[in-house]
Amino acid sequence: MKPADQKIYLASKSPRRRELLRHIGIDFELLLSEKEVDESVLPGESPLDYVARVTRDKLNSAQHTMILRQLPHRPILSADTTVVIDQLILGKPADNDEAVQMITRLSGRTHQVLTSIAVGLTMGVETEVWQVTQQSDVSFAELGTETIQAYCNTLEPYDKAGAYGIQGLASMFVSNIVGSHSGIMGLPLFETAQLLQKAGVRIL
Ligand SMILES: Cc1cn([C@H]2C[C@H](O)[C@@H](COP(=O)(O)OP(=O)(O)OP(=O)(O)O)O2)c(=O)[nH]c1=O
Repeated sequence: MKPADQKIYLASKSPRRRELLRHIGIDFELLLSEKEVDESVLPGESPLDYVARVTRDKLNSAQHTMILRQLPHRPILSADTTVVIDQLILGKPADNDEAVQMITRLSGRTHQVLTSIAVGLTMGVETEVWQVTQQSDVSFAELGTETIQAYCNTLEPYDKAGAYGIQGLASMFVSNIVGSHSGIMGLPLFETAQLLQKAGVRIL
């Protein structure tokens, strides 16, 4: 594989997104904004609208930082991942109790993982944005309370939407997936490559 001939900015502090982006040979630099995006759900907002809006806010915030710091203009990639079950949006658990509640809810059932990605390209005063939201269905086996507690006593749930990581110990809870493994981990690579190519980034 030839390396991409154009560097991009990755507007994400997620180590998984970094690792995944490397899989498709993208040359990138991290662009972290000083200002955290407000990830609270607005009243009446659907999960799809929520994940798309937060992704757009992350992109806007990174664009603002690029302009403010007078950095060279490059395509910027942002993403947001959320887990949805019973119409509820599960973000990152705040503590052990919340992690246990989340995994208990997921046990023995199928839930959705939504990952929205956005690529923005600023040229002069114009910014073009390409965005897509990828959905996967993930089925968990029935889990005993001891297993749930033991899992929540590890560090794995705490920086992840829905309190689990499919790339780690929780892989043994997942009986089936329909969708994108990389999407569940936080960056759907098929869709990411498509958007980056639309923004003029050469990948192969
Ligand atoms: C469901 C699931 C989520 N996750 C992670 C991916 C994301 O890092 C995290 C969801 O949180 P996000 O808010 O999407 O991302 P983040 O806060 O980690 O990073 P940033 O906002 O700076 O881009 O959950 C996994 O690693 N494995 C999984 O199986």
